Amino acid sequence: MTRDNPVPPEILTLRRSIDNIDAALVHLLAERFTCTRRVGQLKAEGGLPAADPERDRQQIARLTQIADASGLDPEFAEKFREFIVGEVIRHHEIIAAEHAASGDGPPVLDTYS
Ligand SMILES: C=C(O[C@@H]1C=C(C(=O)O)C=C[C@H]1O)C(=O)O
Repeated sequence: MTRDNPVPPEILTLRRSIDNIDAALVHLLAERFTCTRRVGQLKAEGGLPAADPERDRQQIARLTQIADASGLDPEFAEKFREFIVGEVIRHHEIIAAEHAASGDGPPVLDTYS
């Protein structure tokens, strides 16, 4: 803003709340990725695929209702979920590759032995 157009005080007040909300979102995402990384490790140990479409369908239905009820655009909510889950799947694929390379993975069915 310029000297002739100072930032209105209410914007400054709102920005303090926005900063708090952004910090909470970062903390929540960090906690969420800690949980999903552990899911990835358990999936790798159990030979389960990274993606779980049925779980995705359940989450989409649940979060669409929550978005509707809370005044958040459901289409935005789904784009946000897809963005996060896409990163989770990327983590899971890395974890699975590292697990396979470590030799600790479940025995690979060798159809030629
Ligand atoms: C975390 C999991 O793996 C994937 C990621 C999900 C998520 O981030 O919510 C949900 C389902 C899976 O596509 C899971 O299967 O629970």
